[in-house]
Amino acid sequence: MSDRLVSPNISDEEQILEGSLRPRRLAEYIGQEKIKENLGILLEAARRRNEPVDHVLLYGPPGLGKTTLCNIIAAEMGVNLKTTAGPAIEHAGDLASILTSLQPGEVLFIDEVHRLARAVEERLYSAMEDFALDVVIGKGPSARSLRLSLPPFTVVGATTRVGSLTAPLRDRFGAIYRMEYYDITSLEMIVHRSAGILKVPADEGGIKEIAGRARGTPRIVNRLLKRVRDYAQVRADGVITREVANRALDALEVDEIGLDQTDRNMLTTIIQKFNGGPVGLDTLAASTSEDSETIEDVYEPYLLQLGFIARTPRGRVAMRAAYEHLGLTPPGGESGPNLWTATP
Ligand SMILES: Nc1ncnc2c1ncn2[C@@H]1O[C@H](COP(=O)(O)OP(=O)(O)OP(=O)(O)O)[C@@H](O)[C@H]1O
Repeated sequence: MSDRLVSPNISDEEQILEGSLRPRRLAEYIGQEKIKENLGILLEAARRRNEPVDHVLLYGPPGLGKTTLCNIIAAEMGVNLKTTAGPAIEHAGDLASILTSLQPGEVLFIDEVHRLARAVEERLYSAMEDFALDVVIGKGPSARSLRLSLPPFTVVGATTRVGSLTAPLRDRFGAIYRMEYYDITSLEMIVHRSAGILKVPADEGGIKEIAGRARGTPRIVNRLLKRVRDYAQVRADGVITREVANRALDALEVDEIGLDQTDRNMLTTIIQKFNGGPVGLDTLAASTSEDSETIEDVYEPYLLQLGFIARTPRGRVAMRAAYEHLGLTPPGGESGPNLWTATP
């Protein structure tokens, strides 16, 4: 749900505010060290050869900084960025008009690249590989195909579902980076940086408290910071201390590890209604009134990462850690073995 405080999805209002908090250069980008290093080399090599950067695929849960990284790629190369999304390119003709408007070296960002229509995707293959576009002119027996050459450019694709990408499309990306949830130290640095930009006084304890409840996600850390700032201004003296952050986040029902009412509801549903699972995704969606795609893309990745749930061939199961977090007795009692063995 988009109004959920710890949802990694973005609201319209946030889209406007996010611009100011977005790092502009690779050196300002916090965390994701492995990606930063590899991307740094990719960019530097392309600059030295005076060529566009190879196509880049970024994948991982929402809110981890894929769009930010794409902006950085264009900025570091000193080129323009054009942005679109898989579902926005409905026909091959739409793709043709985007590609023919690109200037040499420009970056084309395709968000939700796994949602490209098949016919569009097929046209994209030759465009990415040979910088050529096959267009069909006319209809019926007089139709003929024409190959247009395009200036070299870079596609940066982003997706939350790399498994839904077809193999031929995946193979067109020369660099594939998997975005990881951020560690606490990186999140603290992001809160510190954002608090500085927003001119919100925050001490170390306050910063730690916000970082610890942000589910490893920069978008959420920034959102929590803004809500805690409101609380500090209205209910305290404006300074974000550990105590103020604690009170604010408790009032917002975000618990100490960043779970909210929806997560807890999902876990208790698996545990209490389905005896700990396994429960199929669609059944879980129907029982929690959430959409199954949202469960899969938004809630589940973090719960899997925490080891609170596992995916088994027969459905989702609740793990011992989830029982313990909710104060419930796991199957087999306090010291019994975990009932389920996780399969990735
Ligand atoms: N490494 C980072 N350092 C500092 N801030 C970051 C970093 N990554 C992301 N952010 C902040 O988090 C916000 C969300 O990032 P971004 O929009 O790039 O995420 P995303 O992965 O593209 O999300 P979505 O896929 O949902 O669009 C940005 O506005 C930025 O302020």
